[in-house]
Amino acid sequence: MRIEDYALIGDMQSAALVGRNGSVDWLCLPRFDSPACFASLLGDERNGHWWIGPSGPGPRLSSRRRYRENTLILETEWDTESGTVRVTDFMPPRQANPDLVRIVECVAGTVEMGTHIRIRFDYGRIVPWVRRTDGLLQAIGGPDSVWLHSPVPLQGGDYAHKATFRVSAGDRLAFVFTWHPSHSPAPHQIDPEAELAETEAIWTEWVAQSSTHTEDRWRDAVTRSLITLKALTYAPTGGIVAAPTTSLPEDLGGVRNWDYRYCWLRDASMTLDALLGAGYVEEARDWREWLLRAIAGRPQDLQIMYGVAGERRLPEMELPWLEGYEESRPVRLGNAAVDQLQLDVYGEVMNCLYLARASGLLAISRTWAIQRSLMDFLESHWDEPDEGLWEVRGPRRHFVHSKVMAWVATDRVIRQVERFGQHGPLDRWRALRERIHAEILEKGYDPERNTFTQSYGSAELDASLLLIPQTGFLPPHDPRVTGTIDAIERELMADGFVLRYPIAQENSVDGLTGGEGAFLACSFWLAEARAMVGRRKEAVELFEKLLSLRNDVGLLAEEYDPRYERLVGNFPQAFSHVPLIHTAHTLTRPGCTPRYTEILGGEREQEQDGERA
Ligand SMILES: OC[C@H]1O[C@H](O[C@H]2O[C@H](CO)[C@@H](O)[C@H](O)[C@H]2O)[C@H](O)[C@@H](O)[C@@H]1O
Repeated sequence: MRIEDYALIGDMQSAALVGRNGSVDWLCLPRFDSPACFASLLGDERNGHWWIGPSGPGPRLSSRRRYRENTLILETEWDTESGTVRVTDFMPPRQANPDLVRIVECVAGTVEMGTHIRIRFDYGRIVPWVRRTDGLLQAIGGPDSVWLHSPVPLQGGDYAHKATFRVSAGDRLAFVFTWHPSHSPAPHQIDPEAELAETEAIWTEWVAQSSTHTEDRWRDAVTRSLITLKALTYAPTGGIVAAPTTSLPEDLGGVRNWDYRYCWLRDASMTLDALLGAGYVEEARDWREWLLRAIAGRPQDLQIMYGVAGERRLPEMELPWLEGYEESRPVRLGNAAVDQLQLDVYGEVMNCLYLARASGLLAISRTWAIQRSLMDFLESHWDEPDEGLWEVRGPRRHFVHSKVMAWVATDRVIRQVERFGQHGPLDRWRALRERIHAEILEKGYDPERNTFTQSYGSAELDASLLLIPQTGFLPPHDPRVTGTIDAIERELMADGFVLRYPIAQENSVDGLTGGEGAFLACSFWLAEARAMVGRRKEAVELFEKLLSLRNDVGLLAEEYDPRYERLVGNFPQAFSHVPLIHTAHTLTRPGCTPRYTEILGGEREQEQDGERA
């Protein structure tokens, strides 16, 4: 299956990927970052999967699929010679144990169906003991246990279970797969039809709260992105994962395979910025609570990422028994970026907390105390080299984006004092803000080429510089900003997409072998930057080109590889859906998001370069 052949279902504690062939090929339980019990995504069927689909002659891939409107409930349909069948897949937002529900429904005629389930705990490695208890199939291995309620008799063999069955118009058969700790008594059995109704109500009510202002033609894309971001939140703690997968490659067959099932302060802050722009303040409150718990302690111990409950140790390791997605090895767990210094996260966190406050989230004194101690740390470390937002594995540098975000951090705490009367060393912070600003203009800007550069003194460009107009560091129309946009368009684009940074043969920046696709966020940033400097027509063109890369159910991976015309990288990726939402808002009515009203000076008139596209 290609990455774009998958759809996401989830319960805001974990998520599954369902292929267009009806196979669940990825599912980690009980949390996003738990070991997978279906891991064929990163290997093959021997590593665990659960297929349901027509078994007779005819297409293996579905004829069509969609999410039920404004929900995360997936409906996959096959037209066969004898009839049409639908499989409805969902994970009910959790009460006790995680459940995966699959309802087979014959829409017309008669269809021969099949199912094949191979449960493998610990990312495809543990073959469980399986037994039948009270009409259920129970699989046990180590700490994990799953119970499967099957409405049709399953036959065991070759350490898997299968069945064939026939459905006729009007038939509905529900399969329920429930995880629970292996030491606990049997889990409570849910009523799948009642859970379906309840799950639908939860999602549609959540979507109804949105105050997003988007042109009609982009509304579905924005709504699907919002639902996807919400699905990546971890409900018990308020943490937000960057993506629900590990090791989907940025370079097919290559080594750029990372585990994204963690909470990056950068990705999470940006996600909340997007949710706040659509009126979702509750998620910001939950995340603020998560943040306060996760980073509690000494400011110098702040990490750039944590586990979903705030875990600090995320050691990177490899899973050699998995051959990797299309042989992209190694498959990694954990992420060594956890130990990096990335100064931009201070800016992203302060920006997010400021916007949340300005959006009506009440102040709590603990937050301001933490912000002040983070500022103490930043004041004495902002001028150090770091690994930057791209988490390079080469030597540290003075990345310009990191410095701009240190300016943002300082600017936002100053605003919090000025606007909300919070106490802080205003004069000292104002002087710091000036100093950072002046240094960036002196060392991070090349007057001859009229562009900001990737790092102090380098000739290279970097797509993160496209974020400058969104920060308030300089007005969007400043010639140094427009010059940077022009330079990136000239020098950092391939096949119509923006690259993160140049990847040369002898790559000294990121310290990795191989190339990568186009990191999608960067092209959205260009679309938004164009919109902000009044180049609306070109902004819309690029935005719609990016929208066309979404798969049939509206999802984006981290990157797109124009060589193969395929999505690559972890999937679906918050970092791609966030700028999709921002760009749609900016192109529609920027004045309605806190980012504009609070930072960029209220309702802004967008200059038009001709007709509305
Ligand atoms: O490019 C090398 C790095 O790639 C990953 O980082 C990227 O994903 C992060 C999560 O979305 C994002 O915050 C970061 O900006 C991206 O560069 C990976 O996690 C790193 O370990 C790796 O060095």
